[in-house]
Amino acid sequence: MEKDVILHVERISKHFGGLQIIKDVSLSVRKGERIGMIGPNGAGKTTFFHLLAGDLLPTGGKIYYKGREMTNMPNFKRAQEGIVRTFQKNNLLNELTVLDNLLLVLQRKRGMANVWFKPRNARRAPALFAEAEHLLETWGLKEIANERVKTLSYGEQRQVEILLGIAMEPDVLLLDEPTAGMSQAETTYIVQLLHQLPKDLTVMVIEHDLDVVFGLAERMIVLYDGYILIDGTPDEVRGDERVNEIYIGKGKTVGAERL
Ligand SMILES: Nc1ncnc2c1ncn2[C@@H]1O[C@H](COP(=O)(O)OP(=O)(O)OP(=O)(O)O)[C@@H](O)[C@H]1O
Repeated sequence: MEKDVILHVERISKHFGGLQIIKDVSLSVRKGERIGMIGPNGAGKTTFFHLLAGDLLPTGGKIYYKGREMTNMPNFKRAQEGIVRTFQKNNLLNELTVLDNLLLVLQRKRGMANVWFKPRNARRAPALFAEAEHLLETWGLKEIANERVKTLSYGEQRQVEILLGIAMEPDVLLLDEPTAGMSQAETTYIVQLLHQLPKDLTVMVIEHDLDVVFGLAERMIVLYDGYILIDGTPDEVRGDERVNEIYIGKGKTVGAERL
């Protein structure tokens, strides 16, 4: 395995009953890479992220992280080790404020797991609050810090969810359709946010908005029917006849529209 490879997937497969959804996928990801994953609905993209994050275990194959096998490591352990994902749907505590959601993540990161369900108060944990405020300021969400999550717009909730992912200080961040259901302004915010992420953070993003994903990724993977159709530069993917067939076959053009 090459030295700067952070994640290595070897002939991984996933069956649901008799259906093979992921078919012998192999992949090496280098530290700091920005990878876009596209493909038609049902191609297996989210399932593939479930396998990387440990939310599902593969039927066959192996996954290595930082040179160590972690094929069967549970999801919470992978998150602790630095593989963090966001979901297509919000995964926040809706009754709590943005600040409290963030405090809980920071508590967990610092190993304060015994009180994970109850945010600490500022007097007892000033360093925790300082970190939360710094994050909210840096990522432009200070104004909504004291709003309950359930009162936020869908787009704002997705922004908060990404902030919580960043707060975990991951080494690998898996983003599943970060701009889905967002307004143009919210999409622009997310794109700016993703451009500001630390350069050594490895980011994989599933995204149906091709303008967004081609703008972010330096490497593109097209998943089709459970296997990798092409893994190359954005230009290679744009120019690939098979990819264009899949997209044009649906009346769309690669690089210009949503899938
Ligand atoms: N738990 C499950 N049991 C059975 N089939 C499943 C399960 N999870 C996913 N599938 C099937 O696996 C296929 C791939 O689903 P997946 O969500 O990974 O695709 P996707 O590429 O992310 O699609 P989309 O772009 O629509 O989100 C689909 O046909 C889906 O119905």
